[in-house]
Amino acid sequence: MDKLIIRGGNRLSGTIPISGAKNAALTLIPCAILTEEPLTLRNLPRLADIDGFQHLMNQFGITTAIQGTRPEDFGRVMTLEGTRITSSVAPYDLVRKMRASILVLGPMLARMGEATVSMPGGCAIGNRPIDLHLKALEAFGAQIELTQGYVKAIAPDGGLPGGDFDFPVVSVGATENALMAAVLANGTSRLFNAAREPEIVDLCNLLVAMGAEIEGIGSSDLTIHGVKRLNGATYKVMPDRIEAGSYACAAAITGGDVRLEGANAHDMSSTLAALRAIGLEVEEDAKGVRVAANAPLKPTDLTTAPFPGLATDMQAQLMSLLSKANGTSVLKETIFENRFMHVPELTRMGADIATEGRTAIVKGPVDLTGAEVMATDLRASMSLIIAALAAEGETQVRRIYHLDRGYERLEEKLQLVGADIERVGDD
Ligand SMILES: CC(=O)N[C@H]1[C@@H](OP(=O)(O)OP(=O)(O)OC[C@H]2O[C@@H](n3ccc(=O)[nH]c3=O)[C@H](O)[C@@H]2O)O[C@H](CO)[C@@H](O)[C@@H]1O
Ligand SMILES: C=C(OP(=O)(O)O)C(=O)O
Repeated sequence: MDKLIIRGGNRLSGTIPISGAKNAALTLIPCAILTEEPLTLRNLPRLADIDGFQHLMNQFGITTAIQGTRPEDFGRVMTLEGTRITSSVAPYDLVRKMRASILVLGPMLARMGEATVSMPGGCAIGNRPIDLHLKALEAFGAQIELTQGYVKAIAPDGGLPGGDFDFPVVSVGATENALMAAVLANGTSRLFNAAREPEIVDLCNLLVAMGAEIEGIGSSDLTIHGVKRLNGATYKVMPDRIEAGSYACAAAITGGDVRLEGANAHDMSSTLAALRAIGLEVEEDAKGVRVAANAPLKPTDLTTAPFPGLATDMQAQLMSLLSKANGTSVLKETIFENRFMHVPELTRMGADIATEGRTAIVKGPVDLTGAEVMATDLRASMSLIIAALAAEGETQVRRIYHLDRGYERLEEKLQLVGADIERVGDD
């Protein structure tokens, strides 16, 4: 298995191109199930999760063709064509590697009147139940059965009637599943307290381009008028706001100055507000965002929350950065119950962090030192890399398959701005 070796101390400066968003791509791809016509997605990131989803689509009988397979290409174009769906089953083997596979449940139910999807397990960041996905589909008229580790959803003869659902907790995935089911329902559906993350807006925009009728896009109350059929479309995946935020933290911890080419400042406004509070200079324009560390880092209290609040997917990276701030910061994680897995590893690198339930107290500034560390989940892995970039000496990060789920060509992008980082085969 590969590992990353990082020798800290280099100041990052220059331009990093921002890729298409993993979390948008993972909900745009299953939209191919909703139409017999070709769906072409541009700016897809080159990630293990996208490859996994491609296999899942192929398993349903959806053909996929990819352009941009040369190693030097950032972003790819994938055309998916589901003229005929030959299977409505998502087997355990494909689902277990990728939680987002549950997102095929809604569109498959809408197109085929039935869907059988293996239940995704828990993962390092928490339990991650799917009850709200199922309750929303039930509210639209589906019958749900749980058997032998699989969810089986069946629509009444003649298709889903549609209905109303009020989310007791904001859920990105359940909102996406519900939207993809409702667009082909016989009647009108309404979602209250829906997630309004930029990735949901991206999904709505694609569905509208395919002929769906959705009101309230960008708000937490959505009204979906079901249509008889959807057409194909060509659509560009939005930029990855979490990738951009991660590289901003990486530059900041080295006292650097980077331009995040293609980043969308509006989508990452809570992260940019946090970076400004920490004392960074942030400039936004139509083509990207520039982040520069020209002053000592200030301690800052941060709390994660559904959009427009601070993304939980940025918590670990900001924690590494705050270990270099002049004073004590308090970070509260309100979305996932177990998202401090990076703390013990950061502590091994010299960070002074204490956790109590969902709160972490970060005392800075500390002198970080290189160490052998283990990545536990995607963003935890990135937080270790960020710390390593500012650490004295060499850090080895193992289990980097987590990073390959979410960061397209990570080491190349960091090398572009002067980081000393390389991927080597593990011994
Ligand atoms: C592929 C993708 O887009 N992943 C993102 C998505 O994950 P995902 O869609 O899995 O996260 P959710 O928004 O659903 O989870 C939010 C909270 O709701 C709870 N919950 C969720 C569903 C459910 O049926 N029941 C329930 O109780 C979860 O345990 C969690 O506490 O949003 C998260 C929150 O912004 C991000 O961290 C993930 O990167
Ligand atoms: C938790 C994340 O992703 P996923 O939902 O795919 O596990 C993430 O992107 O940080």
